[in-house]
Amino acid sequence: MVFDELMGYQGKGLAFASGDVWREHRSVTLNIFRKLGLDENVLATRVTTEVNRFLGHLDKSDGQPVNIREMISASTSSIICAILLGHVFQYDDPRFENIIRDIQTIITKNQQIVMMSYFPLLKLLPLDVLGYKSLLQTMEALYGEFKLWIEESRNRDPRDNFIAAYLTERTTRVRQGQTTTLDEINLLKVVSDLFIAGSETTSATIAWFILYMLNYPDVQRKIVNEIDQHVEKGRAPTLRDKPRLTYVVASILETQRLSSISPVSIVRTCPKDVHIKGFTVPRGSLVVPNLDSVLFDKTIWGQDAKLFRPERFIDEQGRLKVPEEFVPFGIGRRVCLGRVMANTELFLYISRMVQTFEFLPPRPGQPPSMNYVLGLTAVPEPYLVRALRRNTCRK
Ligand code: HEM
Repeated sequence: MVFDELMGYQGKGLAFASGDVWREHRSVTLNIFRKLGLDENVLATRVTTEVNRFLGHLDKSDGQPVNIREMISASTSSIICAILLGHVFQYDDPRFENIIRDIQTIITKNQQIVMMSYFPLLKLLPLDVLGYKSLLQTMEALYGEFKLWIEESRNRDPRDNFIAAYLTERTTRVRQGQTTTLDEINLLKVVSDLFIAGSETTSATIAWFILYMLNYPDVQRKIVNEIDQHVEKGRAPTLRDKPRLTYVVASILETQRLSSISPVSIVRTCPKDVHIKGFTVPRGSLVVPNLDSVLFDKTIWGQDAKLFRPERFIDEQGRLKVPEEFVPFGIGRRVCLGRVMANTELFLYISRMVQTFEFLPPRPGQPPSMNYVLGLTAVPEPYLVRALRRNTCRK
């Protein structure tokens, strides 16, 4: 696959690996996440701290139009940086700014990558018309940074960050004479997989959410009412409030469904002949999981499947109802490894953002368009928004 080739170290790491390398890395990564407390509480504390910092920056815009996507992206990337490296960057640290810029180039400016995945010969076109070579350079710059992270994490406490924990786990396995695929090339690729998958996906979803709020002000009002009803003034929503904030959660699910940020997921290879509904998918075929076809299917979601309507996730008794066809994270053994992290981030950012600010278009009654850039993910085109602090005494 071209994207894996572009990333270098083909078949290594996690998201694009298979067989023993994938199995060992999926299980080691999940174990390290658990040891670092990322299955819930520690993660929630980290995210809450970062959300506070982000809101402080947003507040500085003083109700003037801002490009919120860039701010969100810096904020969510900072969380995954802290997990991988154990270091919290300032948003305006030039080193951090370079990383964010490179990641965004890889994610958004490479719509051609999708095309090249299907027609690999396109990458041989002269004069780098599709930008393949310049993307390779961006990727090299990123790996340069990730290599520094590995150096910086050597000999650090394994409880401090992901990279240190991985290096310790590798040493243990080697010392015990175990056969292992853990090595520094795989580590480099895993860091890159987690960083790319873990920063832009969540931030793109939050950017979509704000865009929907500008286009559907009634929904924004209902969300605020629900938060005000269930969360006392002066207190930020926490994960414990989630079961009571049904409409907030339904709006997040509807954002994920309708924005479908990963419309064709990750292209996989069929490991053996598979017979399904009278068809044979031969071993070695490329399989493109078209998540859009499920998330927009009118027979599942109704005739208004293309409309933003959070109520579709709420049953007659007012309880949350999530059909099994809700698959933004994929399904099966390769289902998104970061979905707990993503769900935690989405709830804590979104509930706190709407509790603290009213989001308005730059000009009254003229919401930005819902156009998007389709690269590796579907990300809204840059848009401006005004964030007005709500007229309450909340912190
Ligand atoms: C809203 C946010 C997110 C969405 C919509 C999303 C979606 C996806 C999808 C569709 C896949 C492919 C599943 C498949 O191949 O069938 C995937 C894989 C993956 N995601 Fe996410 N993701 C999100 C957030 C995250 C986060 C926060 C992380 C990490 C910290 C992450 C890490 C990964 C990894 C490592 C894989 C590859 C798993 C494997 O191949 O075993 N994702 N994600």
